[in-house]
Amino acid sequence: MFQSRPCIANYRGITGQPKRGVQSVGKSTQDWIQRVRARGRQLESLDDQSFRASAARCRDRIRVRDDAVVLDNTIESFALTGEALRRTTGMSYYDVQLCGGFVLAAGTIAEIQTGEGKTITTALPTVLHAWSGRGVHVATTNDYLSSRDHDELKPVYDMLGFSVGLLQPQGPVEEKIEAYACDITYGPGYEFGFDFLKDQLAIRSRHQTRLGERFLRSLQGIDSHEATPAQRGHAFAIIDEADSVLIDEATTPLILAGGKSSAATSPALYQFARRISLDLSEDDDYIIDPIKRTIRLTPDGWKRIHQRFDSRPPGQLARPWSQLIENALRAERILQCDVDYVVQEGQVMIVDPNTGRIHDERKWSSGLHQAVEAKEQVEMTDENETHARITRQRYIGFYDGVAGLTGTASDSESELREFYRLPVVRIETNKPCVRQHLPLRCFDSCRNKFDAIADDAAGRSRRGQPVLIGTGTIQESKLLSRRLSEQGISHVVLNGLQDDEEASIVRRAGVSGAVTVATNMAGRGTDIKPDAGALAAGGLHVAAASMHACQRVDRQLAGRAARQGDPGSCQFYAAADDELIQSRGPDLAAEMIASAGPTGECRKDFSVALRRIQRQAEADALVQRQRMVAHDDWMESVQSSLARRA
Ligand SMILES: Nc1ncnc2c1ncn2[C@@H]1O[C@H](COP(=O)(O)OP(=O)(O)OP(=O)(O)O)[C@@H](O)[C@H]1O
Repeated sequence: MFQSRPCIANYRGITGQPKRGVQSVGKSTQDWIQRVRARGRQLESLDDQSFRASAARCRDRIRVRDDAVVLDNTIESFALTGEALRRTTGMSYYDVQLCGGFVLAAGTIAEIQTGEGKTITTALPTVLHAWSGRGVHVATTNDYLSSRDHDELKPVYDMLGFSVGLLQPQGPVEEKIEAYACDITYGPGYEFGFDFLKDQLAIRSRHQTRLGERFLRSLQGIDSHEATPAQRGHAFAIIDEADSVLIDEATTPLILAGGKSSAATSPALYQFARRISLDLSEDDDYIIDPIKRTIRLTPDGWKRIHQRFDSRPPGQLARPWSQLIENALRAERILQCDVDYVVQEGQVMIVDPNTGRIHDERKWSSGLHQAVEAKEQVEMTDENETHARITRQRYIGFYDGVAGLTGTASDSESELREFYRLPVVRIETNKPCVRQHLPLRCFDSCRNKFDAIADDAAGRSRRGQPVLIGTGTIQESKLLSRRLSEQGISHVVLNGLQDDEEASIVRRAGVSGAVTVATNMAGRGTDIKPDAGALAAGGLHVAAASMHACQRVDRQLAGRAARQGDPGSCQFYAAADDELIQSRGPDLAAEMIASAGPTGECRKDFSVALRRIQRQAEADALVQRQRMVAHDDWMESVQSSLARRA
């Protein structure tokens, strides 16, 4: 798709051109590692002042815009980064981390298993590309991780003489400009995209302001940042949790909206639509597609809603009446509180299904958000006007170089190659992973499943083993928490609703005997360190309360246990009334009910059937992304042909 991006992945045989299949790093890297280590030993003997002077010399050599020169200084740069890491944190890079750094520097996706130390590995390519002075963007999947990684690595960058910025989501433009002016900028992936859109609007508004007016305003010092783009270019991006940022989040475009839309309708009309929708009946008047999560009116339903509308229209229509009704039905019948959204302080806030995070800045479009507000009887907000939109796939294409890391890339190898021209390279683990995967347990109902999870957690906790119970939704986390409380099991909940700080909950989750119930907020990127008592009791145990529609998300959750060669275990649970099974595998649900026993022991083919369901869901999501990208390409070509004609 992005033929224009120069591919620097062909560096010294470490990686090849983006070819099919997952590559592995071979023995050819050993020589490099020895050279980095030898240079590192020389640097180790320097005092801080001489060490900083070596870093400054490296900067002077590389401060050019030529990829070849940047890459020719890899050994020096990696040795400097390794030494800065040792001096500031006491850690030394493992050989496999240096390998990971090499393939990342060359512009690939490195598949580095969970818990292998991706955070510090990111510093290697970041520093190498930051020497050029063109700015490196380090993106991750949420603001907790970007702030954590920024704080952890800032001393390393400081020692090497780099400035580092952190993007505060929705922060003021002055702060954004400052953060982007730094050599290295950390932030959530979506924030970089939104800032790009805001910059485009700023540039557009500058073109629309007359030159004389602009000059006068600048003389008066008014709104000096009003039309100043925050980003200063797109030289190199390093994306942590790359499959989350580039695939899961990339199913919908980034949309910048604000102001009142011309299609906004009076609040009374949303309420009226809701009342009518409550009188309609499924199958006769509307049909629900549980897989696509859509609603379609039948001809009878269509007739009925128009009869009702003719009788008493409470306001002027700015969008089709049927759409208002479909939105009301979707809000009522499909979107669930504590699953798809939460209501906090009188506001409807969307929950990200992949990360479990609550986003107060996001809104559903085309009147759906208002339909949910009408359902929840909260104050109605205005529908917003769309100002700008971009797909992640297109935004990433603006970077001259891109690299990414994740523990779960190989499943998405073809998509990463097709949409982003990024090959996947698998890096070995430092120590063998000894995670124990316990057999799937299946139940006839969620109620029995929750009881079994609570019993198991209680037993493990008593033996001193910490347990992380991963839930698919906030609702599930609340139900499990209630069940644990009923059994007198002390536990902590992490689902975005609690007041406790996320970082401190994660810190306590590895204490011997601790029980933590968490949504996907803790399922990716979090580093739960088991203490000595916990390790002696078998390390962290992960109980996955239900399976996600995407297997990568499940693998990430399991990856919270048994990191860095530590002991640990995981077990998945399923129930016939789990939403994924209900919507996509009714036959499997029936078999589960028929064969479920009290211990949850189940037939081996149930795991295979569940994996098949996940594969179907993943294929559907891929089709959605392919359609979105094709539509985006089409819009782009229409716009450029209109621009050519104008
Ligand atoms: N070279 C090293 N020496 C000592 N400890 C290390 C080293 N590399 C990583 N670690 C430790 O390993 C733990 C896991 O690191 P980190 O969270 O970066 O892993 P990760 O690969 O990002 O995991 P995930 O895929 O779950 O995000 C951290 O506690 C980190 O301090």
